[in-house]
Amino acid sequence: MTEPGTALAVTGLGKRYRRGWALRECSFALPAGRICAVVGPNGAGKSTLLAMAAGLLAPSAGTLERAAERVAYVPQDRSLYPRFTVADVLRLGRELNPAWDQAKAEQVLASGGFPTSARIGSLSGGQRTRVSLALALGKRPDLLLLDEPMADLDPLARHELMGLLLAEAGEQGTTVVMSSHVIAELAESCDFLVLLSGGRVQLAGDVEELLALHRIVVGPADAAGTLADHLVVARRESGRQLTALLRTGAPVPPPWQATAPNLEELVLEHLRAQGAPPLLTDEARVAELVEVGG
Ligand SMILES: Nc1ncnc2c1ncn2[C@@H]1O[C@H](COP(=O)(O)OP(=O)(O)OP(=O)(O)O)[C@@H](O)[C@H]1O
Repeated sequence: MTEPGTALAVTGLGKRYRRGWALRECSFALPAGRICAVVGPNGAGKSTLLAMAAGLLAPSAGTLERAAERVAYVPQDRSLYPRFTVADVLRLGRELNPAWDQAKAEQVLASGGFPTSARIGSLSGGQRTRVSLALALGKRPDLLLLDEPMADLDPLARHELMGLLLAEAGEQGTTVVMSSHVIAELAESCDFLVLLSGGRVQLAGDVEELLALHRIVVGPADAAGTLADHLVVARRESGRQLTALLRTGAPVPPPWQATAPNLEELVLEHLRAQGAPPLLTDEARVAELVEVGG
């Protein structure tokens, strides 16, 4: 059982494929009702984590507990039967899900520009994504797992479907976990971040809290020694100028010009960094089990 208010509790989670570990010793908690971005480079283990959260892949180590009863999962390959028509997919959704919301599913499909008589195999990648999202939202899930949901959608469809998804999540209190490489897009929609790198959790927690724990500083490279009191996550020199991401809540005095990073800067610098210690905010830590003696 997860703690009350926790949607996902991941403890020491690992997944080993034949070639080695895809995920290793991952631990974090995701509070219910949050919109969580899962980011990381290719091969970091994002899809593996989502498939385990969906219950479709068994962990090789550790545990993943989820509170949700109704889970919807949109995998990266969308996994819809090509011979089915869109109407068949909706009918299956209705038959298999007691809480099925036909109006919601139809709303997602409405501006897709294809008839429900169309076969899945005849649809474009973006159109298939729309059908997958219609099926997922029609289930009225408590937990919605989306693997790169916007990757093959055109900009208008992204805007429309992301808006719909967020409105629905806000109304229903749905917890959403979505992987993506488009950080700028995630910044507008997500309030929780899990950054994976090399199969491990590098950052996890509330986005605003994580941003507030970091500073971007710009200054003369020959003053680098004065940054010694701070944890330097990543640094870049261009000519005589040094730009660095610091993990610090303390003010950084001149000659450094310090600003708060945005989500893209925070993620990019951590991906460049390789070797910064992992950081989890308090609410992203899995509650320790306290044994009551007796
Ligand atoms: N079915 C599988 N069999 C063997 N290895 C796998 C399998 N699925 C994933 N892997 C490996 O596990 C690692 C993590 O893959 P995963 O697909 O989870 O990464 P990802 O972060 O989603 O990547 P991307 O951003 O490219 O989608 C990779 O090294 C990949 O090669």
